[in-house]
Amino acid sequence: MLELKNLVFEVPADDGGTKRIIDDLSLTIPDDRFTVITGPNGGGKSTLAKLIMGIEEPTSGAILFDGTDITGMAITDRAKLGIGYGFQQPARFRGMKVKKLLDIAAGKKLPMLACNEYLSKVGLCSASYLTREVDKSLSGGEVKRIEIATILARDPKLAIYDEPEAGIDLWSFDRLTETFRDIHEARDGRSIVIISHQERIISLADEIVLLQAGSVAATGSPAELMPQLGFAARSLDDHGCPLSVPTELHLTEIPTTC
Ligand SMILES: Nc1ncnc2c1ncn2[C@@H]1O[C@H](COP(=O)(O)OP(=O)(O)OP(=O)(O)O)[C@@H](O)[C@H]1O
Repeated sequence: MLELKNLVFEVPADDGGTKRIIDDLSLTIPDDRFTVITGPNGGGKSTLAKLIMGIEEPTSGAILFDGTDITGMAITDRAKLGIGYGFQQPARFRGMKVKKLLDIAAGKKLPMLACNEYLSKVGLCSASYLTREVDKSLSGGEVKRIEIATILARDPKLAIYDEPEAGIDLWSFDRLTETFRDIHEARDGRSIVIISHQERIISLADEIVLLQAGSVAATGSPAELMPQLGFAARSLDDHGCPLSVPTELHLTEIPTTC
């Protein structure tokens, strides 16, 4: 179980003061729970994920994982405890082959069959990618899907995915949604937190958390919250400029079939 207690994260502001990004946020994510965090751009979703992973340090408040206070713990130690994080914009590793990256994530040399399975879960063909380097030659959507495959291979107790849909084509997104649905249905005690703006991912949630201006504005099941989400998004606009419905997927890649 993950417990966030009165989390505050502030950064220096241009006027010499501070800007509060996460504002006294408390949230509990029980085991075996599929949580989707959604909300407007700049609401603090990625920052919250970085605080949980230890990439950023809270100004105040506490983070507990399975009862252990991990607030001051290093990223690697949090990873050892079983927290995995997929970045909104994943890193590339020049010189590192996809197969090696999957092995490192799993903590062992994976059989080819397992590699095929992890890559197929993100809509990639093993034969075309296992020997590729995770460098600039891969497209943004490919790197994103490879990173998701590494988290699947690591199989952490708590997996956090930051906008897994970003830059991913419609066909691969279908496969990814199926994968998340399978994880959801497996019900093996693991928790998954997905930061997403996509209706199809949001609809899979046990609980939706609407994050707005660094605070939890609402929580609820898809049935409770989804009808309000459009309304909630529009009410956030403070410039009198109506927010459009979130854009559908960007077709940045051709379909990948194997
Ligand atoms: N280190 C920092 N210094 C200054 N501002 C920051 C810093 N980190 C985050 N912010 C600001 O905090 C706000 C929240 O950023 P964050 O990336 O968490 O939003 P988000 O909800 O993930 O947005 P999106 O939906 O666009 O990904 C933004 O206005 C961002 O510019």
